[in-house]
Amino acid sequence: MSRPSFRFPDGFHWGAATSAYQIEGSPLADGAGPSIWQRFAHTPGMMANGDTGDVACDHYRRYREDVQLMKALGLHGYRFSINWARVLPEGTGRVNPKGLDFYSRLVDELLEHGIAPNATLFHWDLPAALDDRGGWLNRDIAHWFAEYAEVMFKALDDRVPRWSTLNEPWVVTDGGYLHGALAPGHRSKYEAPLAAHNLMRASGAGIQAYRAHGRHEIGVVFNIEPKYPHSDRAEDVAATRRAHAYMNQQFADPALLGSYPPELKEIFGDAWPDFPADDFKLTKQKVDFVGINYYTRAVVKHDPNQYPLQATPVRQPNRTYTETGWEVFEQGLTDTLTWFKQRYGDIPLYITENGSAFYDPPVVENGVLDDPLRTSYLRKHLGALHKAIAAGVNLKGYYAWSLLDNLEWSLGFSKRFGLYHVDFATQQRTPKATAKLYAQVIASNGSVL
Ligand SMILES: OC[C@@H]1[C@@H](O)[C@H](O)[C@@H](O)c2nc(CNc3ccccc3)cn21
Repeated sequence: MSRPSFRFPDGFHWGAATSAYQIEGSPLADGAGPSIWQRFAHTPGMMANGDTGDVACDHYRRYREDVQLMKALGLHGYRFSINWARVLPEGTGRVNPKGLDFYSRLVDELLEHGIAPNATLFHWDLPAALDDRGGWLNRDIAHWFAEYAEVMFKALDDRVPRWSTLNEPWVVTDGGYLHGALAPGHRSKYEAPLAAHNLMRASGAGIQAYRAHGRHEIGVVFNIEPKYPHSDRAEDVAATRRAHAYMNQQFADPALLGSYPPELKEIFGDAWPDFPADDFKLTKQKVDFVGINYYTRAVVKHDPNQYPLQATPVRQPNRTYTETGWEVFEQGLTDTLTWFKQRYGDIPLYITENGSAFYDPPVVENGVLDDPLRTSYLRKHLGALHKAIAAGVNLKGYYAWSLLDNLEWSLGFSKRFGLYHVDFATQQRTPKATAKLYAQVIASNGSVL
């Protein structure tokens, strides 16, 4: 029987992704201001093993070397984020030319090697100076973000074909404002909805700024984790509906529909504000694409003790789980994409992150580190993409998370997602077997799968 062909559509865009605080290092170099992650990482007890982004992958200095790694993979594009506080040390007003110059040099290096830059304006590292003024809790941040976005568009839009306003606003509010596990470490059911709403107001203002100054494409990136009921009991089905609305609709709905799902008032109760109707004229803007970050699914059951969802995930028996505790469930990727099209229409989509952290025994053969579990994850999820495309999803590209092993936020350096292994003591990069497979996938546009 002939092997099924997994050839992807002509022109499919293959990339890899990173973010500033996770790889750059040198967070305060050349006039950069501190971000909330620089502050959070230096707060005792916040980071596993006391790890920080002070050095990380030293990408701020080694970016030319890392572009060579991208070239070796044959990447079409590279998704990176901009450290807002490098460019605007106080978050607004004074521009730091050396900070802007780093991103200009990175973009030029990418273009010199035929790699399309894909820039994310905000990947969680808010300037500390803005956090001191209320950060995402201050409605003025929509204007602060638009000012920053305009600075970046004027400086780089001649060379950056694709921009995203935000990366995963849900993680910022759930981790940074509700549960406190991520920067800025707040724990408030009243703050989380306000931060969420201002994130989407800011994203809308950034898109409006792009329409005034940009010439290419702009979108927004959401993490989507499909939710499946643990049983057909009404309480589990209702809990699943709440969990889905809270993670998967809370941000896409105001951006793409100009409203919130009713479940959010049900979830937050008196902590859910009555937002001004006019705000949705700002949150809802035409986007050129949406980025979806997919890693896993959740099987959900009712749990009256779990705040605010009254829902909890159920670990599945006889399934493979990654080092971050995420079930390998590629069907969820297909389901996510078909759901997104059904709810929001035929918007061009990119998978802007997909990957897995597994422990790899340090077995290096012929200069390659074997990582069979990560390779299996990639194969399965690219197959799931192919199913979604066959089902009519307008999928334009895929970015593997991540180019390099890097700082997995408060989990530190122990969770390794990279296509390239990084020895953080020596900064040596070593390709994993998954990198070699990905390069073949790119060269054959998926046919090798
Ligand atoms: O955890 C891996 C990556 C992370 O390194 C990226 O910076 C971030 O964009 C990212 N988002 C997810 C998926 N969303 C998520 C869900 C729960 C907790 C944390 C992240 C995974 N990842």
